[in-house]
Amino acid sequence: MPRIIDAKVIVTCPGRNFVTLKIETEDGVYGLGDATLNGRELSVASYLSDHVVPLLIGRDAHRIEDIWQYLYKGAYWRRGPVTMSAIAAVDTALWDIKGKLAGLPLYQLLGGASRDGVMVYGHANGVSIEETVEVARNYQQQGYKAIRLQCGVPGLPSTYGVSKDKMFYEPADADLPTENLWSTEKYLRVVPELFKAARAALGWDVHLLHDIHHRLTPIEAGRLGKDLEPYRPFWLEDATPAENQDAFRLIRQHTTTPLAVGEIFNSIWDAKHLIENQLIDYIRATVVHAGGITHLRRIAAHADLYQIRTGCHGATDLSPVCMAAALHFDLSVPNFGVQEYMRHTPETDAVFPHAYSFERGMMHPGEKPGLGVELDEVLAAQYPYARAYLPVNRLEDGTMYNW
Ligand SMILES: O=C(O)C(=O)C[C@H](O)[C@H](O)CO
Ligand SMILES: [Mg+2]
Repeated sequence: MPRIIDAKVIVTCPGRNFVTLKIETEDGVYGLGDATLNGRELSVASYLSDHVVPLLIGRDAHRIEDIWQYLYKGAYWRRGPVTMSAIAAVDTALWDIKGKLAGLPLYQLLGGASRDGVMVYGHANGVSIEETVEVARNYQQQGYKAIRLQCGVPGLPSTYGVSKDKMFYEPADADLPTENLWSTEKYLRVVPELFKAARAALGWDVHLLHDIHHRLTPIEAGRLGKDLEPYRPFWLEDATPAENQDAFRLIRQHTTTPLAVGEIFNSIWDAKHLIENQLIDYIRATVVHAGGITHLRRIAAHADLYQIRTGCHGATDLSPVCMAAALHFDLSVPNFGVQEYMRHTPETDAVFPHAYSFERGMMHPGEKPGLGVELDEVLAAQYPYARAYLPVNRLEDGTMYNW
């Protein structure tokens, strides 16, 4: 059996922080798993190195399911982003090892390809509607078949999803959290105008998406969904905070615009009610924050029973290790919908050389055994951890709000 002889946590900051678990077996094969939790990175690094690594030494790396159950049930304290990101890192690294030992790319172990490639969506953003549409046109020219639109809100100095750099959006932007201002009224005025202008400029042969980022009440989201119906959005994401899963019922009662949710979900229990009641159309849970490939497959299989498709989170704070794992999952899962793709910076790509590729709006994980991602540890060591937080949000009267 491939006995685990070592595991270590590597924290590196090639432009942003990443936490990676590397598991080594006695026959010299190693696997990588992403454990990055934006703004709370070191908590997962500690969970892994202080509490999980000692439990791995001597185990059979082939027993992925048993190790998953051991870490989940054995901790007694279940779920939550820190625990589930740590379990995900172990799970991903073990799948990487299994693929390398089999000499097969991971997607082959997951049942083989269900499609030729993975449709991804890129992020078009700008301070104004005009700028956003211009950037979207550029994405369309690069062959993107799906584009997320986010624009500045007149009267608000900054907002979620709008950055100076059009390819490498990084939300964790400061040593301490920056404070943003929010006005629902101003926002609700601009988004339908953005979609109207985008359809006029880009036509109908491209999917258009939008992320509300948890900022509306259910009835406000219902209104926005209805206002956007003429422009046929692919989805509205994170319309309202999802702790109360029934909130989505109210949105559904008012609009046929498809709903996506789940980038902050950690387990099937966060999504169960939404799925079984068909309150959403796309589930955004992804490998690193939802318990790894093993658990994400379980969520997707449950969603498939209700014709709900996947739409994995893929922001820049998910490392190339997670991106590769997501692409193997996407290529194989029957109920795939779309994959988010935000390009990493050249510094990040140099630290994590990878086999996955992008061509005309489609991605493929490549044919290297396992995940097809490496970690250049010498280069990684040149980028020490740098504290960075996600912003916070306040209403114009100073009330703390959802970011
Ligand atoms: O990519 C998205 O849809 C996001 O909402 C990005 C998140 O804000 C980001 O990953 C938080 O770390
Ligand atoms: Mg989002």
